[in-house]
Formats: sequence, C-alpha cells, structure tokens
Amino acid sequence: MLTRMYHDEFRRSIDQPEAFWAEQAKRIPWFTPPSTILEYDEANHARWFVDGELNICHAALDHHVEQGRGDQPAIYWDSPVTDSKRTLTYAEMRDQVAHFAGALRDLGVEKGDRVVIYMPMVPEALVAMYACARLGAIHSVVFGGFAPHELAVRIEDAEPKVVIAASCGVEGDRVLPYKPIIDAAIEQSSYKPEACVILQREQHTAELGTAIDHDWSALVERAAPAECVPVKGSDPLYILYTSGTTGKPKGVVRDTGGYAVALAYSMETIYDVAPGEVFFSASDVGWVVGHSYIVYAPLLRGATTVVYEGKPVKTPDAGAFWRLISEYKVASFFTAPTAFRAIKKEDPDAKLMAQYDISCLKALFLAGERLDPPTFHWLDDLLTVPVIDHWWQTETGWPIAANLHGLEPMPTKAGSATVPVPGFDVQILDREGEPSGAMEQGSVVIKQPLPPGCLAGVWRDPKRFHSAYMAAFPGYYLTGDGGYFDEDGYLFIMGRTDDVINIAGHRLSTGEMEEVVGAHPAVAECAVIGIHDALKGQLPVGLVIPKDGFEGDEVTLENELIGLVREKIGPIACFKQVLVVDRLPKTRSGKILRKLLRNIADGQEFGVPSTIDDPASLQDVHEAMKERAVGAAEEARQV
Ligand SMILES: CCC(=O)SCCNC(=O)CCNC(=O)[C@H](O)C(C)(C)COP(=O)(O)OP(=O)(O)OC[C@H]1O[C@@H](n2cnc3c(N)ncnc32)[C@H](O)[C@@H]1OP(=O)(O)O
Repeated sequence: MLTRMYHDEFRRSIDQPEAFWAEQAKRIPWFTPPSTILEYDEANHARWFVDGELNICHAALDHHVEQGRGDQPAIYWDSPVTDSKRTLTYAEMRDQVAHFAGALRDLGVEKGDRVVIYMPMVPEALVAMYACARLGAIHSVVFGGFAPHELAVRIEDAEPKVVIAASCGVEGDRVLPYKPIIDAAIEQSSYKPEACVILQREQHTAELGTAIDHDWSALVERAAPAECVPVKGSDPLYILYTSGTTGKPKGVVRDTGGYAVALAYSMETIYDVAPGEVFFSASDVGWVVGHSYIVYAPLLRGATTVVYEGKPVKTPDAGAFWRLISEYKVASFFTAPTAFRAIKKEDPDAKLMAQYDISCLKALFLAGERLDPPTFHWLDDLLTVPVIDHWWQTETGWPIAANLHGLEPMPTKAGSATVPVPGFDVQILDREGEPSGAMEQGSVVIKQPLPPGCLAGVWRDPKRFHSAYMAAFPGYYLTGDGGYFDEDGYLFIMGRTDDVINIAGHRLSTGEMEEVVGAHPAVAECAVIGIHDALKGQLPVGLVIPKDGFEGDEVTLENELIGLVREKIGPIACFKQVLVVDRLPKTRSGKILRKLLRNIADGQEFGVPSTIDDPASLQDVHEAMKERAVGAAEEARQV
C-alpha cells in the first residue's frame, strides 16, 4: 500500500540521514551553509547543522523582500472580537520587526537572552517573536489562557530579561486585562525581569505603574532598526513549555537551523503550500502549532499566514472558518478536531458553509488530538478536498506522521495519521522494549537520531530531558503515546500512556492539577482523571477525600477547588467537576487505580483487580459518579 515515491524518500531519510538533510538544507538562505550536517553531543543526542550560520528572521522576512516579495501580504489579521482587520506586507513586517528589535536592543536584549511573550492573537505577537529571533534572543511565548502562577513558573525557569505583553486579550465578548496577570506573575517569581513592554490596545489601556514598565509604541518611536544577528544552526530559537506528568512544565528547547529546514521541508511535502499561497492555521501563538505553522513556516515558504483572533463558533457564528477560507483564498487550512466538533454541534448540516465559496481550498489538516472517526467522516462527506489527520507534538515541532499531500497523497483511513514522515523512524515497542508486530499496540517511539527541528533539550535540565524522553528505551525517543501500525504500515495513535490529558487540543497534566487540589488545607487525598468528552476530547474530574474531622460543606469545598485550579493553572484547564468521596480504590501498595476510575467514568466494563486493597471502594466511587452524572458512569458495568 505504501507508495513508491514516499517509500524511496522515507528510506533515504533513514538510511542516509546526512545526505538527505544536507539536500533539504538548501531550502534555507544561510549566511554560511553548514559543513557539518549531523553530529552527536556527549549524551549522544543528534545536533543538526551546528556550524551553519543563519537568522530565521532574515530567512522568513528580509530574504523574501530581497527576492521581490516586499509588496506581498505576509499577514492577514482578522479579529471579529475587536471588529478589526489588517494586512501587513513582507516589507512592512520586516520594517516593524527591525524597529521593535531595535527597541529590545535599547532595553539591553542581546543574543542568548530570554524574552517571555504573553500576547493574544495580534500581529504584534509575531513582530515580537521575530524581533527576538532577529537579535538572536530566545523567546518563550506563554499562552494567554494560563494564570499568573503558570506564567510565574515559566518566568522563574526561563529568567527573561524582558517580558512583552499586550494590555488585554479578548475572549468572545470579554475583555481580559493582562497587566494584572503580568504584575502578579512577576510578584510571585523570585527572578525579576529588567523590563516589561506593554502593547496598548484600544479595548483596554493598562496602567504602566511599575519602574520596569515601558510602552511599546514609545519605545519603537525612539528606536533605530536592528539588523539580523547571525546565529549558529544549533543556537536556540525558543523555549516552549509543555505539560509533563509533574507540576513543573518542561521547557522544550528548539534550535534554529534544524527547525528552519524541517519547517521549509514540511510546507512543501506535507502541506503542499507554494510561495504566494495562503496558509491558515487556526491555533494560537502560545502553542507549538502557532509557533511552527502560524509564525515561522508560512513565511519561510514565502506564503501568507492568517492570524485569527476569534473562535470557530460564536464569533459570530459557526461559519467563521468558511468565511476566512473564502475571504483570504486559503489554500491549506489546519486546525484541531475539537474546533470542528464545536462547529458540527452548532451547524450539523453545515448550512453556513454553503454561503461561502471555498473552492480555493486544496486540503484540510487536523492535529492536536486524535481525529475521531465521526468527525473525520462528517468532514470527509462535507468537503471535496482531502481531510488529512496528522500527528505530532510540542517536542517534535513538526509532523511525525502524516499523509504527505505535497509528495504523494495516499488513501486515508479513519483514525490513522497515515505514515511516518521522512526523518522519523517510528517504531512500536512492547513493555520489554521488543518491537511489536502489525496490529499490536505498544509504546510509540522514534529511533535516534531524531530528525532536524525536534527538541534540542529541556531548558537547563538535561536530567529531565533524559528521564522524560530517552531513558525508557535506550536509543529511542519516547513519545508518551500508545499506538500501532496496521498491515499496510499506517500508524494509529490511540492516546497518552501517562497522566497527560488533551482538553480541546491543549495538553495538560492531571498530575499538576492534583498538586493544586492536594494543596487545599481540607484535602487529605485526591486523584484527577481525564474522562472522555464528546466536544473537548477529554475533561478533568477530581475525586477528593477530605481530611479527618472535615466539617465544612462539600459543595463549598468543591467550588473552592474548582476556583483554585482556575486561579493557579487557568481557565484552559476546564476543571469544573469535583466529587467528595470517602475512599479511593487503591492497590495494596497504595497506588490509586486511576485507569480503573477512568474506565468507570467512560462507561466501560470493569473488573475488580486482584491487587485491590478494598474492593468495596470501587462500588462507592461508581455510585458517587453515577449520582453526579460523571461522564458515562451510568453505563459502566462491573464484570
Ligand atoms: C500538534 C501539536 C499540538 O498539539 S499544539 C496544540 C494544538 N491545539 C490547538 O491549537 C488548540 C485548539 N483548541 C482551540 O483553539 C480552542 O480550544 C477552541 C476549539 C477554539 C475552543 O475554544 P474555547 O471555547 O475558548 O474553549 P477552551 O477549552 O479553549 O477554553 C476554556 C476556557 O479557557 C478560556 N480561554 C481560552 N483561551 C484563552 C485565552 N487565550 N486567554 C484567556 N482565556 C482563554 C476560555 O474562554 C474558556 O473559559 P471559560 O471556562 O469559558 O470561562
């Protein structure tokens, strides 16, 4: 079933990685092309293009202006929530970035310094990211839905010289002031940045009260444009934090050269986008999809990127995506399945789609969570273009498995991300580390070396890099997902094998939520599990045992815990259900049987494990879940 062209390209990438990637590196305008393509560090991790010199801002902006794309739109900004639209050409974008980079330089930002960016979906978020890259500074973008505590944790870890933010975000009809969040985060962090730059938006003016505050426009007015600083291929471009199994997020470090090459390769072979075409990725700059496929890849390719400050539904309706595709002549569109589940719920017959001419669209790409077959079929029946599920992670920075639309499209199979992308030697291993056969589920791993563009490490934590990713199966990168290959070599990803859950395409840690819930003075013990949700994919549910002598009101306690998670992690955690219980099912060694709890909440059949300490605890929890209508607990049956 695997096509010849794909098969040959894939084999070359695995058998001769240096020759393969040396060829792909020619896609990038280097200042000094790399002579060393691949080398290994002392821990035996791959490093790509270490001695090449480039600047990704030059490759994505200045280079295209020099090549005659100055008047072509680089960004279409569309913001129904502020009733605004703006187009920035490549030349305008380059100039704005150069001036803002000059402003950052005036604040003392140099190559290697970190800059935290906390911005909504406005063009200035991209300007800020590119300005950092222009100076060789390392940006760390934090998603706007995270609370001050989460921002503080990232500031503490990244130690940024400067924090850049907007005065507010706009969520539907709510204006959310950002400055109080920034101030609280800096207050909570023991590390203090030297400066805080605020972009004032019309919807809300932030008070610039503290000594470190600066107004974006005033800084830019005084600044001279900065030139691109050459960096090495292996120099870090950014740190992007992602949830792990513990409270502390992992700072995924991305290099510059490998990332630029991988993104350029993917735009052609996976997304099939030509220079001058329009690419729309409906995500947020705070996630990896935003970094790779809103900010960097489309502009590296000389395409136009759509920056959308709105939702798939209610801004103003479930026709928003169709309108954007039609209005901006989008050739290739990328979003998370949850967005289409929301659209399908509001407009099941896609009547709103009929109002727009979307004949410009060549393909629809979905990732961020498993594309459930009902959503796939709904879209596949609706559209005349390929509906392409693909799979990747914050760590890899670009797709691990896809249907390579620009190389040689293959027939799709519902539930499968199709085949490994060239460069990714994906394998399935059993518990003992032995390869699994076709149709046998196991741990999805990637044999070293990881291709260019993948994580270069965990920020200042090589031990965690090793323990989280490299230790489980020596010689392989552990993805944390389970899955299998079918007889045709199609990859099926079945979900996480750890305590990470996926809520509306956002990766969050139940372990982190447990830490927050467990810190409440009335809580003796707790478990947070991810249960199936038809709209968001998964939702967290907390099960809590109060301390002995607790005499408070259970509903009050539940509300306090919900509030605490919202305050510490943010609304994005969607933590809205807590059950106070007397006991939790555990093994005799004291381990909470979380998988069993998940199975009950998801309405599956469950047995009583022989290792359980107190079998009656299962019955209790099941009754409590049924009473509170948790998930599909009503349908669960003990066998
Ligand atoms: C392949 C590699 C990857 O996986 S990268 C990650 C890819 N994932 C994505 O792109 C995410 C896709 N999901 C989405 O875009 C949204 O969840 C969609 C589907 C649009 C739904 O949005 P929404 O209705 O807001 O629900 P939600 O679950 O996202 O939000 C829950 C609560 O959080 C809030 N929130 C959301 N974003 C922000 C923000 N930027 N700033 C402040 N708050 C935010 C929402 O308003 C919501 O709050 P509330 O609970 O209703 O009060």
